[in-house]
Amino acid sequence: MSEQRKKLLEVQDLQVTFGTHLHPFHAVKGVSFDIYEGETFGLVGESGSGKTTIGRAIIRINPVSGGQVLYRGERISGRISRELDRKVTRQIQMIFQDPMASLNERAKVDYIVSEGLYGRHIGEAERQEKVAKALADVGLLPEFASRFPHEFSGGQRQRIGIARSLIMDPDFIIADEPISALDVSIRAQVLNLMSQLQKERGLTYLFIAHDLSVVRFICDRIAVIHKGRLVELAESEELFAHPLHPYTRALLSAIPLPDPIAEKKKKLLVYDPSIHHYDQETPLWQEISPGHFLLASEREAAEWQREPSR
Ligand SMILES: Nc1ncnc2c1ncn2[C@@H]1O[C@H](COP(=O)(O)OP(=O)(O)OP(=O)(O)O)[C@@H](O)[C@H]1O
Repeated sequence: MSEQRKKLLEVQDLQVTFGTHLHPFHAVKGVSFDIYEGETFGLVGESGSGKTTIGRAIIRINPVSGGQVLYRGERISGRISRELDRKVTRQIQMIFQDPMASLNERAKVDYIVSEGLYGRHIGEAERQEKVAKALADVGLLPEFASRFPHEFSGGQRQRIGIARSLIMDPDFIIADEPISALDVSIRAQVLNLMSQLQKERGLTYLFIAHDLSVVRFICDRIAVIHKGRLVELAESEELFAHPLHPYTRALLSAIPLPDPIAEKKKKLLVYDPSIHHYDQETPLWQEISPGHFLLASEREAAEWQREPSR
């Protein structure tokens, strides 16, 4: 299905290293994936696995140490022209995890939402019109423009964060754990809003989450990140039906089940990271079934080949 669509983003062998030359910390170790126009692509892994670093590298906040990122076929990582930088800054927007922390407390909503427009030679009337439209698009009243962030609930603040992205008229939004800081009762509202905006505007999402249950129903495909590496990539249904990597299985086993009896019966799978020494063995990236990719050590890969139906 996805293969017929146009590639919007190509992440090729992406590496991000922090620290010093003598004490480097490899946060992202050769991650590759494509995102197609109009899809919602999930990036899942536990805290510290490197998801945010990947998102920030795509949006050019984190420098890339190796590999490259292409957007609509053009390289956007490393040094790029000012014109391309302007285009990317507008077309790729990011929504952040904590709406309490990501909005400037001292600025009015009006300023927060339209900050990205400054320097664009837009008249005051047009700017106000765009702010009102962006607020309406996320279900907020135009008069909210003159208020401060502390006057709003968490869900409303996240809507303000989304309005700040929408005002730039983006094609691609990186949503970094957009609902994890919100009350469970309002998470669905924000997810519904994001789905509705996607339909109306043909948006493409990179949706970052540590919780697989969140991404299950909104993502077309899901990539699982473990210790800076992409270990499994598949369509959502396929990943949930046939998780192959032990780390993916461990993540799935941590999903709370709605039925308390089933919860009790559930055998908790404990992931043993000691069996995955990617740095010592050559990891192999294999397509196990159409569109379902797995990173395995040589030892594991040999086992897959012996048991292809697994
Ligand atoms: N600017 C930085 N300097 C040094 N180390 C960093 C920097 N940014 C991230 N890291 C480290 O890189 C690793 C990956 O962090 P990252 O925030 O990408 O993880 P994550 O999977 O998004 O987790 P979380 O859900 O907690 O944000 C962590 O060990 C983190 O401490």
